[in-house]
Amino acid sequence: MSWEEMFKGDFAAEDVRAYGTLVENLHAVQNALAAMPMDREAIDGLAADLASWRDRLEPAVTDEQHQVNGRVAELPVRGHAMLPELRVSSRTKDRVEGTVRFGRWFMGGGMAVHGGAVSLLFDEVLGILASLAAGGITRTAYLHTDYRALTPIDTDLEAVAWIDRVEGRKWFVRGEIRHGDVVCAEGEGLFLRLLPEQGLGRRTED
Ligand SMILES: CCCCCCCC(=O)SCCNC(=O)CCNC(=O)[C@H](O)C(C)(C)COP(=O)(O)OP(=O)(O)OC[C@H]1O[C@@H](n2cnc3c(N)ncnc32)[C@H](O)[C@@H]1OP(=O)(O)O
Repeated sequence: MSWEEMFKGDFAAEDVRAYGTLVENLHAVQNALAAMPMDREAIDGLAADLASWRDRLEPAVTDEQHQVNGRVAELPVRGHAMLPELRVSSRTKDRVEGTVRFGRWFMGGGMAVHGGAVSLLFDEVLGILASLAAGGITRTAYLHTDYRALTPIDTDLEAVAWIDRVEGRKWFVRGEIRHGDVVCAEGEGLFLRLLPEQGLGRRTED
């Protein structure tokens, strides 16, 4: 199964672009919000604006097969608004490489990325490779992260993933997040190629 077959939501190109702009603006808002000082007037105004967003969005909620978020193969991280924007520069069945810049939204402290967000990025980049290598959707069985140095926000980082070994349906994948010559974190994960009855949108107990 190709990447496009796995994730293509079959949206018109101009709608894809528009959704990309929406996610971009959302991320900018998140970063600015995470960096705002205590300003009661701004807080009250923003809270009212966000309440109107809720009123607009909640009546239109749809099911997983029809949502846009995470289903736009043409956008970075499939347009998944929860994820840091990993820009994949090279994608083969053996190796995935890309750059990522975590904004202030992802800061844990000390102007460094929250450890959970580092693992989140590993789940994505290792998962991309596992799915490409397995030729179908995979699911994370475990994910191990070693934090070697603080991962800085607001700067371009390199993310790489490669296949360690394969045993039947089990894909053992490794990766690194680097800032220049510094290895900030190492990741290792086991991804299981899903059986037909475990397909997208199905829980294991279904
Ligand atoms: C492109 C998109 C990238 C996005 C990537 C993001 C991916 C995700 O985040 S997925 C969400 C997070 N993951 C989950 O919620 C998974 C929850 N768990 C499950 O669904 C199941 O336990 C699942 C699918 C992992 C394995 O279940 P199942 O397919 O029934 O496999 P099962 O028969 O138990 O085990 C198969 C083999 O894997 C091994 N295995 C399974 N889980 C583990 C584990 N945690 N550790 C070590 N080995 C394991 C088993 O020992 C067995 O090995 P062997 O064949 O050698 O005896």
